Amino acid sequence: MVPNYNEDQLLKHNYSEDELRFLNLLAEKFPTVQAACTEIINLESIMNLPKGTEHFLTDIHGEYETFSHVLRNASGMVRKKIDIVYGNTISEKEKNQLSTLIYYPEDKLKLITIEQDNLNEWFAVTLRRLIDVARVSADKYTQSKVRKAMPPDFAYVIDELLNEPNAKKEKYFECIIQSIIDVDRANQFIVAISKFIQRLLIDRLHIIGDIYDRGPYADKVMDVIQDHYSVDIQWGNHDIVWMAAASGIRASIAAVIRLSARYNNLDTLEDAYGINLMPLATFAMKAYEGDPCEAFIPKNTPVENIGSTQIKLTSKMHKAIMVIEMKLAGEIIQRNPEMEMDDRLLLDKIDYEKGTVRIDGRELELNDKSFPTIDPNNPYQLTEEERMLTEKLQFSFLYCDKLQRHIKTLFSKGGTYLSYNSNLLFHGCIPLDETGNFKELTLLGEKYKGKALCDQFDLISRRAYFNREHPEKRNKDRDYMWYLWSGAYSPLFGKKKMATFERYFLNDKEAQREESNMYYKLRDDKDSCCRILKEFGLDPEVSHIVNGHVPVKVGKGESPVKAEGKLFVIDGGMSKPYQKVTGIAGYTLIYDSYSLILAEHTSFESKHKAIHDEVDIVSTRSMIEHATKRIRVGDTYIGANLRQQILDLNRLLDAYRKGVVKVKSVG
Ligand SMILES: O=P(O)(O)OC[C@H]1O[C@](O)(COP(=O)(O)O)[C@@H](O)[C@@H]1O
Ligand SMILES: [Mn+2]
Repeated sequence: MVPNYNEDQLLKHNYSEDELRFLNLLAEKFPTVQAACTEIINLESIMNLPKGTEHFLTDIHGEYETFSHVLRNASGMVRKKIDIVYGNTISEKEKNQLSTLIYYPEDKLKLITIEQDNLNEWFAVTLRRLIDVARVSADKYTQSKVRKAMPPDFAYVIDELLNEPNAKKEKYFECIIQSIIDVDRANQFIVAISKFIQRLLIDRLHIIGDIYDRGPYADKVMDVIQDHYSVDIQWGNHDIVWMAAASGIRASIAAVIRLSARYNNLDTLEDAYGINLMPLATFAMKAYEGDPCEAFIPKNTPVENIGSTQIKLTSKMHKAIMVIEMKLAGEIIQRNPEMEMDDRLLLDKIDYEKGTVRIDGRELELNDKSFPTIDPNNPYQLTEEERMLTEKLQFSFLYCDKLQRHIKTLFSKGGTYLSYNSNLLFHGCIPLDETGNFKELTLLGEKYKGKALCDQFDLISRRAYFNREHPEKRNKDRDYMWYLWSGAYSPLFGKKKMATFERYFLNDKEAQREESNMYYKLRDDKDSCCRILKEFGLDPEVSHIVNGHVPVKVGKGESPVKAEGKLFVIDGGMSKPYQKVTGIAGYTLIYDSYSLILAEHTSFESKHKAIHDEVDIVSTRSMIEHATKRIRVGDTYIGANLRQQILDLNRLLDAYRKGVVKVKSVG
């Protein structure tokens, strides 16, 4: 039977129900033809603006002060803008003071206000200079975007002052500046405009993993990331282990505590996160009484501190938690044979009488032969005390508010990888097999490789975390989240084994060797990188891969640029213990509207020196790639979204014209 439509219905018949619902919703926001047209014109104009500047950082490893400094000086871009504005017209000394003021406005102002003789005169000059630097920093963005970045208290004034100066406006500018000084708001203005400049110079921050471990203040780094206006994170193995710990996975909790003890950073857990380590301390003192735990003295302990009570206690806690970790990891490996991690089951390969271990057919002597909590007949069994201790720790991790907030940030702003503006970002690798093909893994009964494998690991981790209070529901998810820390085919790790046991208990270098995944051989090869880019839906002609994880041995002549410029490894050693490997103190990859630039940083001494002596990190910039024409927002990932919005608005206009969607009356 032919349905009996009236004219209205016939017109609507060309639209699906979903589409009509969507267009009516859109009409709520753009209720008239004029409103929709205005938005289209705005979006078109944004598409033609130069793209925002992206900064890529990696392997922060708790180095809060360096991280914070690099954000404040925008990896050297603040100084570059000052040079552009002033050239040789002001002295180096004045430039140093101005840049330090922009980096640390509150602290620097405290010093200057004490030292400066004629403060009002200094304010008048400085306010002008800050406005000049803000103006060049803002010049490529739309007014609306700049306004959104403005500190609300001074938005109107800054907006006025950012206008190009000319003879007519000169008097007006002078009046505004003078009145800021007269009403005693110069300090607040300086702080506000300095932060505004910092923000303008980093439009988007990408962190390619490993925020946690080794350094002392990962929690402070996370505070910054949590409140950042525009950041994404690609999880590193040192992040997922904390995420797994916060999901209550006991083997990961033990790993996190072990790593903190290894670098003498138990304070991060105790003071910053409020996790009570007293039960571990009491247990370790008793179980390892009389054991010097020499192999467990924290790294970088000055010789004179080795005998101190604190170091003795930390060493015992370190050994106690290491043994617990081995037992708990052993349980996971045994119940998941498909993980193929049997070579990490070493507690049953130890001859407890002789003090040796059998690895790869070789009998090796242990340099620590005391295992008071291990039953040789049942080496993976926790003692009753160990079991109770791990339960207490699990509770503390699960219900630590601050840690949970930080971990939620890693979930909401992060993932296993990200493709963004023609760049594919991931921390470690895309697992490959021996022949160089994508390695296929069976996860929860299904086979995955390449992009699908990364997606699946991402999903598994999210499920494990969000079911953390009901672990019984999703045991396998929890096991595979643990696997991401050190499993051979974890994209976040990418080595055949993590030789943790061997690094503590053996001196044999061969046994300690960790073989990298095939990816690390093929990352030098352009075709292999192009294949990976294609797998993730990116155009290999114009796209790049950005990785962290493996420190670049710059001192030995290694280049961070691989595969004829298709891949960048930007772990330059922000982590202090790794600076002797790299010879520098980190990289920032900067992607502005003209080019890809690699900034190589020298070591950062301290915030105190930066403020008092105006010592900046020296960043040597080198151009990696220069675009033939300036890159516009329209050419980017955001541009693709805007284009879609323009299409949607055109569909709305069409529907308005046909009368299918009624123009809403505007009051
Ligand atoms: O230097 P440490 O503390 O012994 O750590 C070495 C361990 O760290 C790892 O390199 C993993 O950490 P990264 O992700 O920072 O490389 C392991 O492969 C290795 O066993
Ligand atoms: Mn790593």
